[in-house]
Parts: sequence; C-alpha cells; structure tokens
Amino acid sequence: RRDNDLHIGGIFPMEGEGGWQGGQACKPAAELALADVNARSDLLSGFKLLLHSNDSKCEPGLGASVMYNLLYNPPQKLLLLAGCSTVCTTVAEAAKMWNLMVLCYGASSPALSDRARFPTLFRTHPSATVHNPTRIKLMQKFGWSRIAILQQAEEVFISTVEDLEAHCKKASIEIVTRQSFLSDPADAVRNLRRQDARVIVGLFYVVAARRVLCEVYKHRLYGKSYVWFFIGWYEDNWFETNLEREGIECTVEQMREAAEGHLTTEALMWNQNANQTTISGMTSEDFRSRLNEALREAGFDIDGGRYPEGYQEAPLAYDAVWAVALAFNKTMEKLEKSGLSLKNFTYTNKKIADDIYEAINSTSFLGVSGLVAFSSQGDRIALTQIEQLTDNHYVKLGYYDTQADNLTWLERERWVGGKVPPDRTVVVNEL
Ligand SMILES: CC1(C)CO[C@@H](CC(=O)O)CN1
Repeated sequence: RRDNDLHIGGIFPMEGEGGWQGGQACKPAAELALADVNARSDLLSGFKLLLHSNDSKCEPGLGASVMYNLLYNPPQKLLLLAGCSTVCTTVAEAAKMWNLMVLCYGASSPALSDRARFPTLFRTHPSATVHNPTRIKLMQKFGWSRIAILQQAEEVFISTVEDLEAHCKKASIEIVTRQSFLSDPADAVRNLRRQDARVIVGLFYVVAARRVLCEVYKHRLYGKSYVWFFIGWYEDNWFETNLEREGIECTVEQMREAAEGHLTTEALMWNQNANQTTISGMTSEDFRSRLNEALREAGFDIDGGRYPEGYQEAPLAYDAVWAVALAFNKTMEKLEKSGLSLKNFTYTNKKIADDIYEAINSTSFLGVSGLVAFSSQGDRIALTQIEQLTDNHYVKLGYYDTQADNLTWLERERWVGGKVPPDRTVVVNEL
C-alpha cells in the first residue's frame, strides 16, 4: 500500500431480505464521489481516499462483524460510513471505542440524535423528526388545533410521535387520541371514528399504510370532512400495488377514493434548484445522469424504470463522501501546522479524532442533496417537501425550511368538499 492513501470503511445494506437495502444505489453513489474527490488536486494535498466496504444486509449483527473485520484488518481506517438505522445504532455505539467518526447516509431513526450514546455520529440522512415542524406549520396554516395520531408500533414511529407530541404541546395543538397497532390497524382505525378524529397524522411503513387505507375506506374516514397526513417517501402508486399479494380487501378504485386529497411530508434529498452548481461542479440533475449511467453499468434496467433500492437516498451517500473529504482536508491543514498528518491517526489517538470531529461538525457546503450541515447532535439539517394526492397523482404544494421558519407555498391545494375541512364537528346554530 502506498503511504499517501487515506482509508475509510463502508458498511452498505445490499442483499438482505428485511429493512432497507439502500446500499444498492448508495454504494455506487459513494464510489462516484470517491472518484470525484480524488480527481480534485486542491483536496487532500496529494493523498488519495480509499473506501473498503462490505455488505451489512441491514442486519446489525452482520454490520458489527463487517465493522470488526474492517478494524482488525489492515490498513487502519480513519472513519466509517454506514446505512440503515439498526446498523448505524450498533456501529456508532461501538465506534467511539476506536475514536472513529461514523457518517450515516441512510439512517432516519430519531433515537440516533443522542450525543451521550453516539458521541461521534453524523448523518447526511435527516431524522424522521424532520417532518414534525412541517406538520405543525401546516396545521397552523389551515387552523387545525385538534388532531389524532395513528401509528405502527415500530421504534422509529414511537420516537417520532414523542417528538410530535412535544411540538403539539408547544403549539397548543390538542391530540384527541393516539392509536397504535402492531400489524392489523382495524381496531385503531375504528377508535379514530369513535373519537370523531378529523385531522389524522399517520406513521407506518408502506405495507401497513395499505392496510390502514382500506380500513379508512371501510369506516368512511375519508372525504370532505377528513385530512390525512401520510409519509411522503412511499413509492408514488403505493396505494394501488400489491393489493392481492398482501390480502387487501379493497379494490384499486376504493383505495384511490380513500386516498384522494391526503397530504404528505418528506425530507428533500435531491437539491431542488436543478440548475444550481454544487461543490462537485455538477447540478443535481447532472448527478442523476451520472448515477443512472453507473447503475446501468451495474446491470440495473434504469430506462425500463427498474431502480435499485436507495435511489432516492443516493445523493446523501454522494455528499457523505464529500463531507469526509472536506473534513479530512481541513484536518490535514490543521495537523500540518504541527508537522503531523492523518497518517499519524491511530485508534487510540483521541486528539486527532477530536480534530476530525470539529472539522465534520463545522461542515457547510452545497451538495447534490442540498445544503449539507449538521446540528449539534450530528443530525442532517434538511428542507421538507409537502405534496397532496389530487386526481390520483401527487402535486407539490410547497417546501418548508424549519431553520428559517419559512414556508414556500404554491397555492395548489384542493379540498374534496371545496373548502378546508374543519378539525372538529362544526355546530351551525339555526338563526
Ligand atoms: C426515507 C427512508 C426510506 C427511511 O428509512 C431509512 C432507512 C433507515 O432509517 O433504516 C432510509 N430512508
């Protein structure tokens, strides 16, 4: 090995059964970024960044063994990239013992926003809690101060709801009921009707979402008197697919009828300003073209619409490598002042680890995923996007910048009853 190589470890979920196998698109994206940063003569002053990676299948145990193999086999690694919330939790909890920073490109769990447990964790993937200020902003915009919550009993949604409840309390928004279910939402949806819930925030994975929507149809909890907030990162036609395979009793028409008008929130992962040049010299659309080319070479039928898992999150992996390169560059400049370099790092060298931490902590650059910057807990600061399902397709309603409390609204919303549904039964006094 040449002595001007800087080595990092990469743990990508590739070929597993459960969870998120987003490494399929994120690993090629990270490799594109490696090529780009190594081609820059103004970065890393002559050093080359090398990525040593393996498959975690989004399983924490396998992720841990991949990490140990990366750490116990030369060359020494300077930092770890990882995806999947479960794997990031395991890797980030252990990595501090080797003074290693962990940069997660695919982890949304709110539990990771904890500097006590994860002192060296940063993530270019925003926490699921990033939706909550946006939900509150919309409730305030439409005058909804009485809402209900329907959630699947999964860790990511439980902690997201806790954060949402705190936001509701601060905004004096009453939560009339919070219903949760493991896999069958029938009772929970029935209880929503019993509590006369009208504005409902739904937090569940896409398979559960189809079951919820059919129950909503059966209990007629949709139409001009109801507003549903769903998560926006399901595939576009999620409410029409897999109905037979998953034993959904509703027809496509019934699912469409129940889905009409619902709102969605999601974190923006592709820089919206398509002709804005980012730090790499590319726009986000240039990046899309290069990623598609790399994925075709890897055997994916992109032109046939066969996208690998993690395509949506690929900019997060690309920008994670840029964040590493820029932080290492900043750290090299600092170390050179005392005649040192990153080659002096060892797993017991906390001093250099602190320098790398400081460099990542002060990251701020325009990436293909938008402005890349981290909160004090290492969370990605991100914009959110609001959409509404109208006539069976998603219409962009606006964007929200939580930091600036700035809602960009496109005035495109449409309500089934022709006006904003009220959050409670309105009693009209006969004159
Ligand atoms: C938006 C989504 C699908 C949320 O889950 C992330 C995976 C995880 O948190 O384990 C990937 N991105």
